[in-house]
Amino acid sequence: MKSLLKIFKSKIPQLIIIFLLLIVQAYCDLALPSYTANIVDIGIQNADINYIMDMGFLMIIMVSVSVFATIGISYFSSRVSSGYAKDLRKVVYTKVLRFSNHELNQISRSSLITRSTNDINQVQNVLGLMLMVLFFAPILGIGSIIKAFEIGGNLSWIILVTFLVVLILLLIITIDVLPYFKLTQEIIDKMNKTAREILIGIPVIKAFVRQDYEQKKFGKVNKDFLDINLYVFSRIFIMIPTMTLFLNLMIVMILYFGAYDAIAGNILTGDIIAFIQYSTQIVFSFILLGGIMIILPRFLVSARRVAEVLNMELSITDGEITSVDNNPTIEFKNVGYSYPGSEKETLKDINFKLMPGKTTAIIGGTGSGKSTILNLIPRLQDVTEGEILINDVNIKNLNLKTLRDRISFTPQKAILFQGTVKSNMQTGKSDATDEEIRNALNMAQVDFVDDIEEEVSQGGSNFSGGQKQRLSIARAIIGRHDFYLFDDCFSALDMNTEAIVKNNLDKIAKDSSILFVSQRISTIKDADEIIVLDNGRIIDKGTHDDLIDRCDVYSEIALSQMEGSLCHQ
Ligand SMILES: Nc1ncnc2c1ncn2[C@@H]1O[C@H](COP(=O)(O)OP(=O)(O)OP(=O)(O)O)[C@@H](O)[C@H]1O
Repeated sequence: MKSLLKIFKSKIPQLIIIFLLLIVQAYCDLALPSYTANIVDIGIQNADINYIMDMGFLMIIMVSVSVFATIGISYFSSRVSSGYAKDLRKVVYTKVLRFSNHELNQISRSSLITRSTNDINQVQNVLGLMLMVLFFAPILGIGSIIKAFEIGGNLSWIILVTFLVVLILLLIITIDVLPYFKLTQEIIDKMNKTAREILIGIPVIKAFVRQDYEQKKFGKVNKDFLDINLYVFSRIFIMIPTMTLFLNLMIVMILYFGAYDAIAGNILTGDIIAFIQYSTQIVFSFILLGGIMIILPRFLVSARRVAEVLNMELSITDGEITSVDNNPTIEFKNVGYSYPGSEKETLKDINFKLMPGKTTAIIGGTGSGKSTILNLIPRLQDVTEGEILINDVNIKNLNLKTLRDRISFTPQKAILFQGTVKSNMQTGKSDATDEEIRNALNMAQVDFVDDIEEEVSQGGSNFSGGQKQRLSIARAIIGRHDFYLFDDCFSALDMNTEAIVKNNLDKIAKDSSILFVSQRISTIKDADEIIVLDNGRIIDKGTHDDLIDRCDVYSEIALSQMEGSLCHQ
């Protein structure tokens, strides 16, 4: 929670203004019943119209000041709460961008969406209410108690009884609904997760005619959410008429017992009216506080969930070294890797070196660990055994920006961002000129884009899989890097296009290291070194011809893909 309070610091000046306005508002509200009493007991009693007019005028001023104070309080409260939510979203977003796959898996992606939207909204809404009520209710309540006890000594027990009843009622409701707030947020997580899965899987759901099944799956989570909300809100809404009932009973009791006191000459009629007004304000302030007591746990649940994101320890931390010599090498030394929570060693004893001007390729069966090797280089995840060195410096000691600036990484799944072709190309090189963009598009054989300002929909959904691959290759080659890593991203290119793209790549990256991951022999056969991976272990290394001759796994893959004559080219 400390992390949340730290962000709140900048709001303290506005908080002071709210506090001052609340005092003004409470002062005015506390003064009004005394004026009413004076009008009744002095003005009407003495038939003094001027006195009544003076009091009335004072009351108008007090009400006006109170109204302006209330407007000010609402304005500043919403400014503080929405400003705080904006700051919170920014900090959460910045933190999430530093997450590795490990953290992303720990707090699921759908939960992160709920936390940065719904949970922060809860914090904003409740904070806004709290700012208006948390200081105001005690000031008004305590002030009214003092005033009420001053004027209606004998009747004060009625306030005490009503207060106790209201308190017990509030406690019962709060204790009853408390456990459901955490559950509500968890169900929203689940609903996001289910909706996300369904939306991504729409084509498969339709193709397999699974609409009914998926509808039922979503319907169940939706129903759970409805049930919890119905339960919580029915309890909260029971509170309002019940409180009103007790408030009215209190007024009846004050009038009943007050009438006896007035006849006995112990209290004036105006004071009974003022006493009723103060008692109403006391109960009203407790109802306000009670309301906050009920929604506070919801605020705390959401705040804790947001704080969890902010306090999450990053598994990948920055190193201090900010420079790397030119023409660097990357060396894997006895590298091993196991995914968090998995007992299986995904990679074991991986040793190889990427050299400037050389092309290396990794081939292996599905799930053999090819992508995992690539992810280790830009430190999307860290080795669990051994080390990766850039020019003999462990990459963990390098500043992340320094390391990642040296690398061009194209993941297996082509990812494009909403915007234009140009803005997507500038993700690869922020200051890329139109000329450079067109050049990169040509090199990657992007012949389907006429204008670099052409729109790219969210996730690149207005391009085909193969088109997205070409665009992501263009993005990878637009900037100059020491290492080009391609994770099976040539798979949708036909042989001819692939050959042209690779030829272009050789030209622009002649002094760099290129690493291809592929299942296709045609993509890797010209590499200077081919690494054959099987079940997370390197089983052989060499050129295409070497491996064809001596490596059974490699030659089997090659034979299954190529004609015999092509294998020995
Ligand atoms: N996030 C993860 N958590 C746990 N295990 C994982 C995770 N990602 C991958 N794995 C496991 O690690 C192994 C290697 O996966 P990886 O994606 O590196 O294989 P690959 O050789 O690139 O496969 P493909 O050719 O299908 O892309 C697989 O057995 C997979 O089940």
